[in-house]
Amino acid sequence: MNNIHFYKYQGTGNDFIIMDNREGQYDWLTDEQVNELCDRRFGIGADGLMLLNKSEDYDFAMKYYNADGREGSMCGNGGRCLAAFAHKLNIGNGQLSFIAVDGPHEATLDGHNWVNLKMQDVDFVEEGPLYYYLNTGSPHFVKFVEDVQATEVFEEGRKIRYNERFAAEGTNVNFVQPFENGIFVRTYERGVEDETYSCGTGVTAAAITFAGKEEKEYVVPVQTLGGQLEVRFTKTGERTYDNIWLCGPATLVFEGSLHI
Ligand SMILES: N[C@H](CCC[C@H](N)C(=O)O)C(=O)O
Repeated sequence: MNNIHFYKYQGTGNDFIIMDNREGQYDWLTDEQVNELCDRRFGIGADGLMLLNKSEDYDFAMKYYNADGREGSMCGNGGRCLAAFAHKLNIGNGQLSFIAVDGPHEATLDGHNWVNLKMQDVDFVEEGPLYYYLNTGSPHFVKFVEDVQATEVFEEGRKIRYNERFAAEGTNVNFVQPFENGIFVRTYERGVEDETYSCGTGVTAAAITFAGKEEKEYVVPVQTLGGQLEVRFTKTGERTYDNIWLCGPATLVFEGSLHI
């Protein structure tokens, strides 16, 4: 039996189990155990699990697993939650730098539970007749729809995720509708294989495709099922974007211990 002390965080309803692994005390965790811990009936329940690891060159290193137990690509809401957790551990001084699977990130904490997270630059956006496809740390298919509330996100998202092009590697699928002065985004997440309440890298991808032609700075308010986020970025060329920030709440829900 191994003892686990965990923290449960959520960022706009995208929820995560987090463990402080700076001493490597959870290095024994298997993919199967991650999957069981993330199960909403037999486990703690979460969309993903993260380890806060030690890093030589950064304040910490982020290791992210999807709920299916497999190591995922970058997770935007997860990154924001992990930054909030690092702050709780007195790492950094409201300013953090960390390394994730897609490269280095900076994060700043604003007030009690607001985290701004810098994402990797985007240097290409594939544009099809009815879709966009881009990588914001994770791969995202983006489709604008007329009524996002009425969209069958699970069925429609699943069809795209398992189509001929994406079946092997998978993709996340975002359905987007212009909303107030920004967008409303609903996401089918690979690795969870279901709709989640919010997906940070997906919201970032959707906001980028919503930008106009003009090369300038954009601020896009985003509504998700789990709350509001904001994406800021600079469009630097026809398909290139930098200084991308994903901003929103990240909250500790509870902590606990268990034996597995
Ligand atoms: N929920 C995450 C995305 C996780 C990425 C994962 N679904 C994958 O592509 O492996 C986010 O907030 O960005």
